[in-house]
This record gives sequence, C-alpha cells and structure tokens, in this order.
Amino acid sequence: MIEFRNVSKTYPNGVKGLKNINLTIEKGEFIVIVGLSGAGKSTLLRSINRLHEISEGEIMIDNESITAAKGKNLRHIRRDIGMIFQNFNLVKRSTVLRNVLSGRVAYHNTLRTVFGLFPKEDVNLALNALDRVNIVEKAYTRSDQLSGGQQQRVSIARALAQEAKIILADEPVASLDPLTTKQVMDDLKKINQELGITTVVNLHFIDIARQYATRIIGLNAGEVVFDGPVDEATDEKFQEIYGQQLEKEQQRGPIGEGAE
Ligand SMILES: Nc1ncnc2c1ncn2[C@@H]1O[C@H](COP(=O)(O)OP(=O)(O)OP(=O)(O)O)[C@@H](O)[C@H]1O
Repeated sequence: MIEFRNVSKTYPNGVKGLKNINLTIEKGEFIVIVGLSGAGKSTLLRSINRLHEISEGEIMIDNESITAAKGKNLRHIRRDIGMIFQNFNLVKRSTVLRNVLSGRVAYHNTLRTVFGLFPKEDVNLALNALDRVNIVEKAYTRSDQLSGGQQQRVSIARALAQEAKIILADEPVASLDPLTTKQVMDDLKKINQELGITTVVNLHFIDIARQYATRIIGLNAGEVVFDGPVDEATDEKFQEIYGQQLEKEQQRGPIGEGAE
C-alpha cells in the first residue's frame, strides 16, 4: 500500500509541483496517472521512491514512512520499488541479461556485483523474468541492438528480477509507436495481474489509460482533480475538468489491434 499524507512539493524556484496530495493506493491496483504537460505526474510518481524529495507531508509504503527512512532502512524500502523510465535506462553496451541482473544489485555487496558475480539463482531469476516478457532469446544480445519496445521489456524484466512489489512507470510508452505501446502496456498489465504487483503508470493519453487502468487519477497544476474507476473517466468528464487545455493537446488514437 502506498499512502500520500498531505504531500506538497515546492521546487527551489518556487514552482509548486504538488499541492496537498492525499491518496491511498492499495496492493495490486493498476493506477494510471493522467494530466497535461506540467500537471505534476512525474513529480508525484518520483516522490514515491524519493527520486524527488517532497517538501511537506509524508509518504508511507506498507505502513512505513519512506519520507523518514534513512540508510539501510531506506535501501530496503527502495528495493521493493521497481522503476521504469521513458528512455529505458539500460546500460546499452551490456547484454540484456546483465541489465536484468542489475535488478539484483541491492541484494548483494557491491564488490561482488561490480565483477558481475551473481549467484546462479539470480541468473535463473533474470532468465525467468525475461521469459515472462517474451524476450528470453535476447538474453545474450547487446541491449543497444534491441528495438525500443524490446528495451522497455528488458527494463520491465529488471524490475521483476528485483522482485519489486511496486512498479512505477514514468511515461513508459512515450517514445514508442502504437503497436509497441500495446505490447509494453500488455506486459505491465500481465505482471500486475499474475504477480499482484502494484503498478503506477504516468501516461499522457487518456484513451490508453482507460484500456489498462483499474483506477485513474487526474492531476492538474499539482492537484488531484479526478480519482475514480475507468468507467467514470469519460471524455465528457475530462472535457469538464481540463476544458480548452485538453483540446490543445493531441489525443492519440486507440492502440492497434492484432499485436502479439
Ligand atoms: N526541477 C524542477 N525545477 C523547477 N520546476 C520543476 C522541476 N521539475 C518540474 N518542475 C515543474 O513542476 C511542475 C510539474 O512538473 P512535472 O514534470 O511533474 O509534470 P508532468 O505532469 O510530469 O509533465 P510532463 O508530462 O510534461 O512530463 C511543472 O510546472 C514543472 O515545470
């Protein structure tokens, strides 16, 4: 469970990224956060694992305050949280397997992992993770030889190898075409359903959000302006919330059918 308690974030230049956010995200939910550019989606997502520090309030992960956590305790809470980025964040010159194994780093002492000495169980875990996202045959390929969609699947496998209980995905499909978008979103949904991993995804596009989310949270200017199930997140509702701002944003069409 992730809990935001009166969370605000003010950037050093005075911009308010988040304004008094109160939210509870239950285990196993698939949350999509939507909002226009600058609404605060990244700030909210990245505050969960403290990639961004909040200015006020507290964030609880399974009833433990990550806001107050330090040192080993903080590392342990973070170990349970996998992160997926728009640009994949892979070591491009390393093999796929090595990138996935990096999800195990937090479980071992540094020296061992610097030399790539992962136990056999970790290698099996990494290969299983790659199998789950259907690219195990790429395990020994250099990451920069993969397509964007495949690289994003490697980053999902890395979060699986990490044995994350929560996955945060910050615009995971923003650099991908519609077909690959579907494959990556399907993978995220599959692991959410099969493994019960709580998933929080930032997306720019409401129609993709509606296809995958169990609950949609809408942000505007750092505030929660919508929080509800998919069937309440209608075009009319979003028109009412975002009004003319929405019309200026390009809406992406539905994801193509027939992808694997
Ligand atoms: N490092 C920073 N310093 C100052 N202001 C920032 C910083 N990062 C973000 N902001 C501001 O905080 C607000 C929220 O930004 P954030 O990146 O969270 O929005 P977003 O919804 O993720 O937008 P996008 O979809 O464009 O990524 C914006 O007004 C942004 O300009």
